[in-house]
Amino acid sequence: MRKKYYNLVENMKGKIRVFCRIRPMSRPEAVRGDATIVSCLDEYSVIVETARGQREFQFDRIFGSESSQEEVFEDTNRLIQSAIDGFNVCIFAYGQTGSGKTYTMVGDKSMKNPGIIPRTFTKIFEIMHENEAKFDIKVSAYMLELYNDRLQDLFVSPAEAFSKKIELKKDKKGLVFAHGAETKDAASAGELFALFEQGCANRHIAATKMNVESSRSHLIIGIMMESRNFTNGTVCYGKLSLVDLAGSERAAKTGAKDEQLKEANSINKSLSALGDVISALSSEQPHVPYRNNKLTQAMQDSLGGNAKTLMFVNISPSECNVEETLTSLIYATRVKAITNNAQRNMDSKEIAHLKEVGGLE
Ligand SMILES: Nc1ncnc2c1ncn2[C@@H]1O[C@H](COP(=O)(O)OP(=O)(O)OP(=O)(O)O)[C@@H](O)[C@H]1O
Repeated sequence: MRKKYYNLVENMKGKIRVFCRIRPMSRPEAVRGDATIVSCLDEYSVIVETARGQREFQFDRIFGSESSQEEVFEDTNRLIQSAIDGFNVCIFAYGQTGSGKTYTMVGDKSMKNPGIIPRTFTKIFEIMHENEAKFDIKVSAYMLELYNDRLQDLFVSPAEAFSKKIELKKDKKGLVFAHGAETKDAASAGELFALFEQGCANRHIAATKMNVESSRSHLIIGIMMESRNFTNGTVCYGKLSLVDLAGSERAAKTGAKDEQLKEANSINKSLSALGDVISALSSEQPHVPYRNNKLTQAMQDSLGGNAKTLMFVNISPSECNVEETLTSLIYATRVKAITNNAQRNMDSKEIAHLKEVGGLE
């Protein structure tokens, strides 16, 4: 009951929700005998033991190391209905390298434990089939990688992607689109998953060619959903952005040099630009510096204004990561303070018809 009303109130407030997920100890950490310094006090509070005593942080939900992918998705999947209903929805994962971002968003390597992205694909089409008597829903997607301040289209081969220039633009509704990148239609969850796998393979080839790890780049997937109501002719345009951010650790700790340093600087720049946008939104400043970085430009329609946003802050339980864990939790606390004003993107029957016949662009 308490949870139900909590969710209801949070939805009405429309603020950015932040979920914290603690991964289990890794084998090397366990073998080394690292102490566990992170614990959940309850569903909403996490405690970190530091050299200067305990620090407590509160989020919209805490998932402990034993939480399953099903449980995590259970609390996420209402947002997918919102995107179909015409809201802009963004789900993104933030945290240091190895903290479980990819596990949460994509799943494990063997895909025995799929994460939010593949589960979302299935859910979109489940909702579509449940409503096929009432709505006609069209799904299309783009998939981009942001590496060293350069956007790459993951739906084409790396060779082709390298010669293309992608620019982020906004359409009349304020929805971000990637000009110069492929947008592909998908008629089933299987088709969407095949596109995603192709994108991951292209990402892997590009990363191997350049001798970089794919976790040093940001992955951005945009899924557009257009749903037409058969009864009254209204059309809703929703967008779901799924973002797996690059690792947030600072360059100093990893001892980065040259190319790695450029990479780390670019990651730091984009994550701090994201922090600046978040800060401007949370203090309700009139100017929000979205244009300072390609990451914030890409996420512009998903942060603030007309959006429902869910951030995962992924953390390690081990004492050896205490500094990064604290930094991530402090960053996530800032995010929690933002209030969005989520509104549906909807056209009346008449406007939708005009657009269809080319009378409005
Ligand atoms: N909740 C979890 N349950 C089981 N294993 C997990 C969990 N979270 C992470 N792992 C495992 O921990 C390792 C690191 O996780 P993952 O690759 O997701 O981290 P990451 O934050 O995405 O790192 P990177 O920034 O390098 O991509 C992986 O082997 C992953 O399978």
